Amino acid sequence: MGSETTLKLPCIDFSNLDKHTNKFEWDSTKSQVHQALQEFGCFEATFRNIPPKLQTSMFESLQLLFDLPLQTKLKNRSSKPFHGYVGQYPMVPLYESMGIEDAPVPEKTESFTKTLWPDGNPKFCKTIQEFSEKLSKLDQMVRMMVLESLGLEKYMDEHMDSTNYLLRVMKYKGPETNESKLGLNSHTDKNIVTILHQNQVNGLEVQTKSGDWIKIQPSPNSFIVMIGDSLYAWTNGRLHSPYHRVMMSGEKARYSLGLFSIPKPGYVIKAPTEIVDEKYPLLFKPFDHVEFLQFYYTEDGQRAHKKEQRDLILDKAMDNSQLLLTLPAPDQEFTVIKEAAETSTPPPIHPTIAFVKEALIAVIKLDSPANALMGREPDRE
Ligand SMILES: O=C(O)CCC(=O)C(=O)O
Ligand SMILES: [Fe+2]
Repeated sequence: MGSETTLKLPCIDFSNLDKHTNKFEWDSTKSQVHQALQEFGCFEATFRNIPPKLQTSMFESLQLLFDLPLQTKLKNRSSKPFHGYVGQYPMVPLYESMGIEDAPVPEKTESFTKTLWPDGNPKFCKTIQEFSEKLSKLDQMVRMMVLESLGLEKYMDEHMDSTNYLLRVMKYKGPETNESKLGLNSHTDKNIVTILHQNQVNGLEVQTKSGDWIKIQPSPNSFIVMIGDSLYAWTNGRLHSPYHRVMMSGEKARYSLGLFSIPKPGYVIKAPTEIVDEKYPLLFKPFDHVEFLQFYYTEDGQRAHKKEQRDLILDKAMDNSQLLLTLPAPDQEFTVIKEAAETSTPPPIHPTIAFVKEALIAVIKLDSPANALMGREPDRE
């Protein structure tokens, strides 16, 4: 486990795909998507709906953005964890990121732009908005295909309405050595679907279920589509949400962006009854994603995360019994979480919203699986 291989992610073509005009092609793409997401939780999508000129403007805009003085970048704030400016972390010194909430909505991009450029920057604003809006179509197609593949069409409107978009833009400095340096720690995303895109500097790595790391080498037209933990939970574990990280070498800076579809506050993530049965018992208790994130970034959440990882290892070594992870819903589990928190030291705060899966808080063995969130495969880091 943990070796690096020449494995490749499946590559799926979304160019000119239209459900209504070419049903055959839609269905065939849908089945490739479903298979890739079950096996890898991730695939490379060729998506030509974003003209090359817009792509070039996007990366110019990112450079402009990250070249702003730190004082200006710090104006990118949000009440939600890791939706604003993140950087200057000793643990991941190469990494810096900013967040634009609801980037496909023109008023939101305008207000983001105004915060950083009070006199306006129409070109930047238009680029970010248009790019996000066009890319959101890929997110929507993938999610439609997922629901259709699982026979959950009746939830389509509810599911599509249950999320907002966050555009996160990232810069990774080149470490100026040929040695591989950590750009972003290994993590799973916590949202529904993530779509990643980069300039021509590679660095993203995705872990397979068997623990091998795939080095992603996307073509300029491709986008990496990835499942987050909320969709993993909503599909009752039918789709995989993969660990991934960024490793950097050389001199060149890597610019990347991620369009994250994120459950709205107040929306309860609960696997539909159609995909819960004796063979597939409920894996996760219904939860509110935002409350979950907010708990995770408290001191208790961070401590419990650490404790959970230790217990996973310990538990695996001791016996092979099923691991059950709990969400901070019922009081009983909060007690466990609190106990866990009191007995461990806090890990450093991590600069991404991505670490919440590990925070599925405390590892405990419960008698009734129906009463708990069943844990991820314990051999994953
Ligand atoms: O920069 C990348 O390609 C990956 C970023 C990422 O995984 C994240 O922001 O969650
Ligand atoms: Fe991620």
